[in-house]
Amino acid sequence: MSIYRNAVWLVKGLQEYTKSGYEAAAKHFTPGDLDVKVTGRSFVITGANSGIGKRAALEIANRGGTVHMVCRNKERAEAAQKEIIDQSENQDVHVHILDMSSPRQVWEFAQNFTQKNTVHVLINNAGCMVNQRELTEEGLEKNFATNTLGTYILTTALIPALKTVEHPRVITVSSGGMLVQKLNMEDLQFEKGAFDGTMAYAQNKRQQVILMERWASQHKDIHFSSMHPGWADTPAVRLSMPDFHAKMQNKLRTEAMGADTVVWLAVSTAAGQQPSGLFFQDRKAVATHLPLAFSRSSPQDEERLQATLDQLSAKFNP
Ligand SMILES: NC(=O)c1ccc[n+]([C@@H]2O[C@H](COP(=O)([O-])OP(=O)(O)OC[C@H]3O[C@@H](n4cnc5c(N)ncnc54)[C@H](O)[C@@H]3O)[C@@H](O)[C@H]2O)c1
Repeated sequence: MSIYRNAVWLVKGLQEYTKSGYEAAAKHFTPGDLDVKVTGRSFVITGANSGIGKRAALEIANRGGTVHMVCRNKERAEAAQKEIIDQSENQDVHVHILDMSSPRQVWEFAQNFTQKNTVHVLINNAGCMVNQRELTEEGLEKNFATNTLGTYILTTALIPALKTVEHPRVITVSSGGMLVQKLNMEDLQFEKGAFDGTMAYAQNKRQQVILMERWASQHKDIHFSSMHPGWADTPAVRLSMPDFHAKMQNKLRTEAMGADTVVWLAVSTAAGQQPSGLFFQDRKAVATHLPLAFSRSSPQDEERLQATLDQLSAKFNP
């Protein structure tokens, strides 16, 4: 962790990631980018029962898209599904139950899903910041299992299906927090030293951005993007970062503001015309490194990340 990186990031965040940062950026949005109908297109959204994912699901349902909500908890998912159907008057909203931290379940879900359904757009939104080092049933560190390995397996498993449709897209909700981290291939599951959940999360989010860049260069027929939603007032922020939430409460974005760029990347023509593999904030491609932060990783390490995830995920492929 670098004190310089954290300080520069905080100053940037206070200017750009807040509600006022969104309002300033929104003055430059192209009106009409989101005036589209996406009837006939199918959107898989993980973590769609809450916060940014739920708002994105509603916006997509409002525009006529078929929404597949991929959620861990059946009751919460069905309650959110009902709300989305009631508000959008779009019946084409479906619930699938999946714990993204279980690699075995993620493989099985993808296999079953593609047998019965089509996917045009995958939105990797589910994410967590677990502040104590916790292991999943399969013995994996929880943040890594959910944010990195879960995203890796779901995307890998859906790529063949995405390649069969027109204009496929993959969007990963990463975080500006990743700017404080350089890829660390030596300790993917945070076994060394004192555990810091915020830094584990930021490392996972860095890995997501690198994966999207790599996939973009490997699969030219799919449009990949990662993005930062800004600092939005959601259950995740309230639960995992209570001090930050208390201090920033009046400055945080609404869930709709946090979801805006997710929706723009998922439905707009303008987003599809951007190069694949970029990192977005407020509908604009932005740098993936802070100035002078020395957070760039070597191509060898990035290749190793993908190869390591490939090997690890294969162990759980039934
Ligand atoms: N809110 C912010 O300020 C902010 C900032 C940067 C990035 N993000 C990212 O935005 C995304 C959405 O988060 P949010 O802020 O809307 O919070 P949220 O808590 O409202 O939503 C997170 C969703 O992920 C789901 N999820 C977590 N672990 C899961 C698992 N193992 N299996 C299935 N689903 C799981 C949760 O159930 C929930 O639906 C996350 O990836 C988060 O890291 C949020």
